[in-house]
Formats: sequence, structure tokens, C-alpha cells
Amino acid sequence: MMDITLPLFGDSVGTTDTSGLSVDGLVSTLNAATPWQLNLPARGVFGLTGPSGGGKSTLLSALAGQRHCHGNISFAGTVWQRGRRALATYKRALSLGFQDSRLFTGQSVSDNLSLAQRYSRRPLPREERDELLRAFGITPLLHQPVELLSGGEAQRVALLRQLFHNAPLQLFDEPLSAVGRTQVIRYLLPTLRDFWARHPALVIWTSHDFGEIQLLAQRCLWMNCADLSEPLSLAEVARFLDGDGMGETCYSRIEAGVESLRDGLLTLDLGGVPIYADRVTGHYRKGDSAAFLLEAGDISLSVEKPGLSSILNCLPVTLIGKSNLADGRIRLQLTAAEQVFYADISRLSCERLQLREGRSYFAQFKAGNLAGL
Ligand SMILES: Nc1ncnc2c1ncn2[C@@H]1O[C@H](COP(=O)(O)OP(=O)(O)OP(=O)(O)O)[C@@H](O)[C@H]1O
Repeated sequence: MMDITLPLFGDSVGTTDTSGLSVDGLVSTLNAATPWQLNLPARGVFGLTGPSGGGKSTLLSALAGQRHCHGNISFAGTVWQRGRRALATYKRALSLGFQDSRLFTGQSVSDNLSLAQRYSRRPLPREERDELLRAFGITPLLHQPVELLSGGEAQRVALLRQLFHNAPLQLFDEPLSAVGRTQVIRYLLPTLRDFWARHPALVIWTSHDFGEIQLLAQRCLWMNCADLSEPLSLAEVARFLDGDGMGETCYSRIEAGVESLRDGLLTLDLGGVPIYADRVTGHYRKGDSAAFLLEAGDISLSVEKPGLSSILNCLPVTLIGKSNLADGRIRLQLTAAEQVFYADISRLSCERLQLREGRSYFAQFKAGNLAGL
């Protein structure tokens, strides 16, 4: 995974004036009927999701030059593919990470990471590498042969290897699918967000876990039956996922302004209402915008303002929609501060509270239920 950018085939066809990623009429064995078109800026995190077998991995390997295809690809002003002529993978300024980690066997964790750093054109300072090793829980594993790592450990090392390489285009193919969800949402995703804020790159993050994408990306590509969408809003993709039956656990993504962070307790401002999150590990400054996930099952609703409670968060909301879930519960669509989110409650609660669309209620949730901060 060397990070060398060269004009392709000499100066005659080598450069374009596009600074980001430009894909035009790209065809692999999978998508003759729907050539891929894609234009992304040089910086930003984009999700990529869609049904299994839709072609996501094929697209990533085509971008990396690891899959036979024809069409045009350029990145940062350099042509990577024109027609059937393609620049070798190692000459593209990218890294590609796989679900099955693909670490270099016969070497230790430390050897794998050192190699990525040696071939990086944007190497990280020592202190930052040490901090990432700690955040990813890799420090105690540094001298282990990679063959002895568990699936989740190997994925964390592989992801770290990509961060150490720090390429301008970073492609990820379900890189955290074997890592426990709590570790991913509470520690790894906030660390990644901090990392790309410090080291901007174009990142394409493929996952079946839409929660991961909601926490990392502002926009998302949808791939179904080899048909690639343009970058869509997260709300648009959430609608596809609902239609596809993939969204079993319903998370809402909410953004709020940072007020303060003291002793792991983060105070946020959501439309003038203070919201609290505890056990927060990311770096936040007053005035930042912070995004978090709230699971629909973690919200309770009251008709009247609740009294003093150990549940720190109490948000005035308006009910804008109700739908029946297959398991008998009711999914409520709520709005506050011009943001929409969901709460799942029992049918009995819905009847007892006599919930009506257009009316105002109080949504309560614990400080520990705000995930991803
Ligand atoms: N090397 C290959 N040879 C032949 N067919 C392949 C090969 N790799 C993938 N395919 C097929 O291409 C289609 C798209 O596969 P791909 O792995 O790109 O989908 P995906 O969206 O990444 O799926 P998933 O979400 O399950 O990882 C599938 O029907 C798959 O069986």
C-alpha cells in the first residue's frame, strides 16, 4: 500500500483539474447495464451501504485497481484509469481495508504497523501513534504474531494500519464488523472522527451497520443490484433501509452544540435545552457540533413534565407520526429543534397516554444512552 501519485501514461492524458474523486462510466463484470458515475470532494467521510451482494466490495476493489474494469477514474488531478488502461494499485494514493483484515502474516502487530508508517507520505507523529494504539486497545498486543489475534483484534490492527498509512483516499470494507458494538460506538468511532478532523482525507466507509455510518458520515452512497446512487442524505438512506427491512434496531442521529465537558460529562445544547451525556472520551470544545445516536427503545415519553429524576435528559418534543411495528410496539416519530427522531413504546403505553399527533410531550433518556460521543 505505497502512497505514490503519478500521472498515468505520461503527461498527454495524465492530469485533470478535478481535486476529488471522479468516476465516469466505470464498468466491471457486475454492472454492464449501470456504469458507475461518482464525484466526491477531496475531503470528507462518506458511507456506503446497501443489500448484501449489491456490489459494494466490487466498487471498492475497482477503485483500488484490484478488479478488472473499464471506464475512467481520477483522483486529486491524477488519472488512475482511462478506458482499459489502469495505473497499478501501489501507485494510487489510497489505502483499502477489508473485513478479513489481511494483515501480513509471519510478522508481529508492530511490524505490520511500522510498514504502513514507513510507506506513508503523511506519517503521524509518535505521540499520536501512541494515543491511537491506546484508544484501539492495541498497546498490549504490539509484540504478538498476527496469527494469534482474534478476529476483532485483527480488524482493529488493520484499521490502525490504515490510519498510520494516512492516505489521501481511504477505502474501508466493513472494517469493524467483528468488533463489539459498545467498543465501536463508545470508543472507536469517536476516535476516528477526531482523527479525520485532524487529518482530512476522502474516506468511503462501507458497513451494514447504519449506526456506524450515521456517526461518521454526513452523506452516504447506496448500492443495490450494482446500481450506485449519488451521495444521499442520511435521512434518504434511512428510508431505503426501512423499505429493505435492514433497520432492525432504530437509531436516530441527533446533532447538538457543545457547551462543556467536565469529568466525562458532556453538556450539549439542543435548541436551548441542555442535554447531558456521560462517560464521554472524545475531544470536544465549546461551540463544536456533536452528533450522537439515540436508540428508539431507550426513550420514554411523559404527558406532563416529570419531577426531579436520576434520568438527566428531559426534552420537550412534538409527536408528528405513529406507525405499528411488527413486534406489536408503536414507533413514534418526534421532533425537537427541527430534528426528527424515533421512540418505540408499547401499545398499552400509547393508549394510556392517549398520544395524539401534533401535541407536545416530554421525552426522557439517560445520559448514558447517547452513543457515539
Ligand atoms: N471474484 C468473484 N467472482 C465472481 N463473482 C463475484 C466475485 N466477487 C463477488 N462476486 C459476486 O458479485 C456480486 C457483488 O459482490 P460484492 O462482494 O461486491 O457485494 P457487496 O455489496 O460487497 O456484498 P456484501 O454486503 O455481502 O459484502 C455478488 O453477487 C457476488 O457473488
